[in-house]
Amino acid sequence: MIDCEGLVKIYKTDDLEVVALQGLNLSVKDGEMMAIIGNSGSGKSTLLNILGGLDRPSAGQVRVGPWDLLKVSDHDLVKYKRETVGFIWQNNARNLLPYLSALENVEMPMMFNGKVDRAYAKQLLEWVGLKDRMHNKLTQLSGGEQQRVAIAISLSNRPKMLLADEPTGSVDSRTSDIIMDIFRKFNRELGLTIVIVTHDLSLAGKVDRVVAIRDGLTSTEFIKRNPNLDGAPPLSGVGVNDDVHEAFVVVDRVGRLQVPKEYLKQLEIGDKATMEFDGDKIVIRAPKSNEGESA
Ligand SMILES: Nc1ncnc2c1ncn2[C@@H]1O[C@H](COP(=O)(O)OP(=O)(O)OP(=O)(O)O)[C@@H](O)[C@H]1O
Repeated sequence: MIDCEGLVKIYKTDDLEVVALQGLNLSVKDGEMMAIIGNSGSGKSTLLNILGGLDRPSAGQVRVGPWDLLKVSDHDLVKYKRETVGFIWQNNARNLLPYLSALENVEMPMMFNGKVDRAYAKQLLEWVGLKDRMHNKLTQLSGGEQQRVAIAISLSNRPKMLLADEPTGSVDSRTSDIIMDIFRKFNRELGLTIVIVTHDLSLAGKVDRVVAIRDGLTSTEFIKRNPNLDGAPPLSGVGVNDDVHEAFVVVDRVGRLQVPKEYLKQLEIGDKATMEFDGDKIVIRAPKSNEGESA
């Protein structure tokens, strides 16, 4: 479904260039539900905005289904956004119309697309658990319920892919669980491909695969040992739970991999290291000359 190779995004301001993505590789299969994690500023939102057609890549390859997002015309990009992508943000309430009912809010984008399908709008609200609240005005719904309306809206144009940027960022943990269960239902029953960007490691147990981004590059992948096991225990500490996920370092197509900065720091490795292959493993060490320096 998604194939990014060597994806680069450079933001240029008057006197500054920020390289937000530095040649990122990422593949997401059709029907996969995965999360992208990373520290603030690592490039997660930039990636999601490019995948959603809200921002243009600077270089590299980025394909979603049959669409080439580097080459697509502005006119076709509008079509892409309408037909392929559903988007959810942390604060969706700002995009909802408070004086309309939940149902009217879901029908609004359908109206812009020229065809209101009331039965489907009701079905969506039922799927997100708001069957009994669909005629309530938005102001009468809680923040978590409004977020569920936003999820229904994001699916109103029957997209193939759902992109969610911190979808549980402003709700409590119970609502966060409800939202993740709704995503899982849509993923299983509609075959929707779902990409979730988050800081929140506790979401990781609820997805099949977690890709960590560091400095605009994919660095590590965590793949669920048993994809049928949802609701795994929350992740402890800063790491992803080893019982639930197996961790892999990402090796790109030309054989490059990213060594975590903490490891390099601990071994006092600067811009060079030695590498040895001893038959069944590869050992990376600080160069011998470093030993003299630190002695
Ligand atoms: N419109 C912009 N103009 C200039 N620089 C930008 C712009 N958008 C993002 N950046 C920079 O690009 C880098 C990546 O930002 P991005 O928002 O993608 O990170 P993030 O991982 O989503 O962070 P957060 O978790 O804080 O939202 C940052 O250094 C950011 O300052």
